Amino acid sequence: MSLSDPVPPGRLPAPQLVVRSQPADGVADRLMDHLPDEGGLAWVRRGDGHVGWGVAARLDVAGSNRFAQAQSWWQELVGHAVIRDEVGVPGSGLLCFGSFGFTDDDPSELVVPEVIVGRRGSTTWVTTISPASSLAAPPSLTTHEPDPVGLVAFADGSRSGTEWSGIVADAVSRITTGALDKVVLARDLIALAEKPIDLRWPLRRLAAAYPNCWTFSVDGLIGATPELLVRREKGLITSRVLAGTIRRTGDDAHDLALAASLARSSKDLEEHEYAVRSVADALKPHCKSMNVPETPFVLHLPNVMHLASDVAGVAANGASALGLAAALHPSAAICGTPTDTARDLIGKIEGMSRGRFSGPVGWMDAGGDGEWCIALRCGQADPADPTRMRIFAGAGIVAGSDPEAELAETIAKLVPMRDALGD
Ligand SMILES: C=C(O[C@H]1C=CC=C(C(=O)O)[C@@H]1O)C(=O)O
Repeated sequence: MSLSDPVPPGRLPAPQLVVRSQPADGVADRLMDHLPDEGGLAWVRRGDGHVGWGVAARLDVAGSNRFAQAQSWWQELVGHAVIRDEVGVPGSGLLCFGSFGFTDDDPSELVVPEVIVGRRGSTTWVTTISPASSLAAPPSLTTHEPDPVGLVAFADGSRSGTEWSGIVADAVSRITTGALDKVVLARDLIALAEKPIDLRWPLRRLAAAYPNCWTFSVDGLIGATPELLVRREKGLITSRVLAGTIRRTGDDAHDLALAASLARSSKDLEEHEYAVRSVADALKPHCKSMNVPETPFVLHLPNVMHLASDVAGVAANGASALGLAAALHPSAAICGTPTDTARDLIGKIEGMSRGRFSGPVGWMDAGGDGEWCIALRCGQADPADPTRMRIFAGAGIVAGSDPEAELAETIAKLVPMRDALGD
């Protein structure tokens, strides 16, 4: 799919927008400090990124052609927009935030905010986006303090830990019989807060504790993910593939020894290889040349370490960042190998709806450049009860998996959201 593909029938109309990006002083060190109490959008890594609020345009979409529909809607919106970008860096000008469901049936959306505040290195800017009929002036930038969420309790979600281990054991026996090579199984917990959860509270803590992750907020889905599904920037395509995990202990010397054992673990290397292969195969048709590392490195995060491979390529066609994300989803880092068998097995035995967890989350600009990560280490606010949030974690299961060790791995992967909510 590219920006020049025809618009499929059934697309939703996109409004005509006027967009202006201007350099701005007074942007806070923490972009998220500008977020208002509701409806904030965020994409921040190492202090750079953009936050937005208000809704200038929005697409809600589901179904097997959701990526194509979203692409067409965006293409039409871009085609009608009048854009004056006085900043000219990735992220300035017109952009949308988006989040896609793991399955075809889960809800997906693109949101174009009314205001975006951005930073890239020493460049800071504000973008205003308004209907052609009512031009908006740049807002005066204010900062806000989030409200603490009070005490938080965590309860089993769709399955208890013991039940989930049983599901993993079932998956291992299916893998052993040769039905499939790998499946990624997830579980959820329910966070119950004393007060309504001000999403800026966990967001700020995630960004501070996990600066090397992408901290995001899109329509009630918040998290800090370490996995870049795809970035397209000026003809360069990159992806950070993660699979294979070990918990950190907090003792640096011990963690270094654990990192070395992770790098040698045949179970984790196998799990990782499936994920790298799925990404390389999906990107190949879109790249003129590609670099796929032969050996992963160990990515150190505060709670876990992962086997990681940075895949890079030169774009061979006009496929947008979203088009590439569509080609990559669901990668074997969150689904399995073979893809269809793993996806069917997840639907059959996982016992919960993932919603937008493990789907692509990110942003895209008017030229189709952008970043889409995999929504991991995240939580979904409950629209019916603001004191509740579902938090998620999964683990890649291969023939050598031990159900208890996989359960422990999910516990470690839940730490960022638990800590951010104040556990
Ligand atoms: C499915 C998750 O992690 C994926 C990404 C990195 C490592 C993974 C693993 O080692 O199993 C998973 O493939 C999750 O964090 O919920």
